Amino acid sequence: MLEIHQASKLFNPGTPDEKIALVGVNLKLQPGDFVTVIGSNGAGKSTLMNLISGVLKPDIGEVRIDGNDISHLPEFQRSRWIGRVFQDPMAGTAPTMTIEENLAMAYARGKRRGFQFGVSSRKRKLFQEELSRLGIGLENRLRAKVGLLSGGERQALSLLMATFTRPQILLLDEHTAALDPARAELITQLTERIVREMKLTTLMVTHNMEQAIRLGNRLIMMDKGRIILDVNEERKATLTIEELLSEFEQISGHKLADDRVVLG
Ligand SMILES: Nc1ncnc2c1ncn2[C@@H]1O[C@H](COP(=O)(O)OP(=O)(O)OP(=O)(O)O)[C@@H](O)[C@H]1O
Repeated sequence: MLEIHQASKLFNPGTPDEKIALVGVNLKLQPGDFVTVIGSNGAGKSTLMNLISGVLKPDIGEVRIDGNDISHLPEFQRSRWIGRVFQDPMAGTAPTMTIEENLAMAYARGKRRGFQFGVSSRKRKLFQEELSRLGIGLENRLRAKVGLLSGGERQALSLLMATFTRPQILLLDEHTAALDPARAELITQLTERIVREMKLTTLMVTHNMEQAIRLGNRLIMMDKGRIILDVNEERKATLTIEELLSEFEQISGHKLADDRVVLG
């Protein structure tokens, strides 16, 4: 499955703006792992996601999927294995295209050349079935422009699009953070269900400590470019937010400085 081996990333090296983003990070995910990722501001969480998805390349180190080194493959070539949902509901979908056109695009991802982008009636039926599983009525709005959907609806669609082709890895980048609490909870529930039903290997960055503990089977904590704590399922089952924060403080030597932290 996913393996990150000794990955380091420095921005603006040798300049006054030099920033250490990742330092010798090692991470190995087992198939079906659902790992939540927390950390202080600038800890390297987004950089880690960007390294996996191919937005960034490590200075040194490797990213492997199923044993293959993909560190130097561009983002578009990794998209057949990797699905990603961003914080911004605008980021994952094309607003001027309809729901079915967006789904056709997601469906075509990773398919062989010559695949038709068009929406046949067979595909439309498939899209309707998939959309109805979200339970928010989008199956009746296939020809609506995505730009007209609410933030929550767009995130639900982004989630469906990111998981349509059963990616090897699903990256969730604070994907509920921009939503109001009710919509965030809906997307969280959909996420849990999709990840469980499809047995997706998932990495989810969150600022919500309660969510970080409740979701998934493993939790990692980052600080200053390093993974400083890796909590397994057994420990996570009884972990409290207070214990998590105090553990952070003990290991890092400072309080969790996360200006967007939500305690739950
Ligand atoms: N494109 C970039 N150019 C320069 N520095 C960058 C860039 N991207 C990230 N950094 C720096 O690298 C470090 C890690 O940033 P990163 O965004 O990965 O952290 P993060 O854990 O996602 O933080 P946050 O929770 O605040 O979003 C920070 O010091 C950040 O300022």
